Amino acid sequence: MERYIEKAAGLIEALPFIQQFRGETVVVKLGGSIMESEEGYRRIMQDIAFMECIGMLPVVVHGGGKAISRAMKEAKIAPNFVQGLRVTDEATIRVVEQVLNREVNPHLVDIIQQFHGKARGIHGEDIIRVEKLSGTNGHKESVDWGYVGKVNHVDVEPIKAYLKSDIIPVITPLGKGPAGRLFNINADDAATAVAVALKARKLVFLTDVPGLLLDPEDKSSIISSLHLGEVDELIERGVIAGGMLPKIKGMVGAVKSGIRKAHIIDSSMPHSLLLELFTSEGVGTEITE
Ligand SMILES: Nc1ncnc2c1ncn2[C@@H]1O[C@H](COP(=O)(O)OP(=O)(O)O)[C@@H](O)[C@H]1O
Ligand SMILES: CC(=O)N[C@@H](CCC(=O)OP(=O)(O)O)C(=O)O
Repeated sequence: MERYIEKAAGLIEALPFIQQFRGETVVVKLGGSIMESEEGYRRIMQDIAFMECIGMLPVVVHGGGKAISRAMKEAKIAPNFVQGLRVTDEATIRVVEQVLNREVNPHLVDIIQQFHGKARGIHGEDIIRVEKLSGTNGHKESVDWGYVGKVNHVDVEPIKAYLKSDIIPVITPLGKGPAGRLFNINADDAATAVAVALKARKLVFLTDVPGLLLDPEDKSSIISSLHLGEVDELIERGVIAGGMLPKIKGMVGAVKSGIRKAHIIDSSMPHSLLLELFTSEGVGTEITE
C-alpha cells in the first residue's frame, strides 16, 4: 500500500506544474544523437504522449544528422560540415529528404501512436520558407553551403490545426527556398523558428549531453543557468562550440523574442523531459533573461 501512496504523492507534486502548463505550447527538439538508441527515443516519445494527454500542446521538431551521414556513406557521398552545418549539394539534399521525411519522421509518428497518442508528420518544406544561407568560416572566408536555408517564415496554421484536434505535430527540418527548391535546415534552427512563430511557452532541446558543459570532457561541469549577457563571452572563449552553438544561439533568440524559458536537457536520463517540466529542481541548462 505504501508504494501506491508514494505514487499518488508523486502525481500530486506535479499538480501545480500540470495546471501551469495546461494549454501551453512546448516545442521539443529531438537531436539525431538520441535516435541512435531505440529504447531512449521510445521513452521520450512516451513522455511526449503523456504531456499531450494531460493537456499540454507538445510540438516535436526532430533532427537525424547521424542517420543522414550513414545514408550518405552508403551512397558513397562523403559528409562535409562547415561551422556545424552540412554542405548540401544536389545529391545530398535527396538523401536528407529521404532520411528525414520518409524514414525518421514516420518512425517517430508511429511510436507516439503505439503509446496511443495521436500524431502526424509535417514535412518542413510545407510550412517553412527559407532563403539560401550565407556566412563565413572560422577564417572569415565566405562559405557556400549549397542547399542550406535560413528560415524566413513559418506558417503556423497547419501546426495549430493539429494541436486543436489533440494531434502532436512532428516536423522535419526542411524548407522551401527560391524557385520552390528544397533546402536543408539545421534542426536546432528549425525548432527555434517554429517555437518563435508559435509564441511557445517553452523550447526544449533534448541532446546527448547533460547540458552546456564548462568542460565538454567533464559531465559534472554543467552550467545549469545562463543569463543572456554571459553568452557572448562563452562563445569567444570557445566553451560554446560545435553542436552547442546553434542550440544556445537559438535559445538566446527565443528568449529575446518572448519565450519564457529555453532548456537543453539530456535525453539519456530516463524521463528527463518530465523531470524538467514537472519538478521544481529541473535538469540541464536553462537560459533566462
Ligand atoms: N560546452 C559544451 N558542452 C556540451 N556539449 C558540447 C559543448 N561544446 C560542444 N559540445 C558538443 O555538442 C554536442 C551536442 O550537439 P549535437 O551533436 O549537434 O547534438 P544533437 O544531434 O542532439 O543536436 C555534444 O555531444 C558535444 O559533443
Ligand atoms: C544544415 C544541416 O546541417 N542540417 C542538418 C539537419 C538534421 C539535423 O540538424 O540533425 P541533428 O539535430 O541530429 O544534428 C543535417 O543535414 O544534418
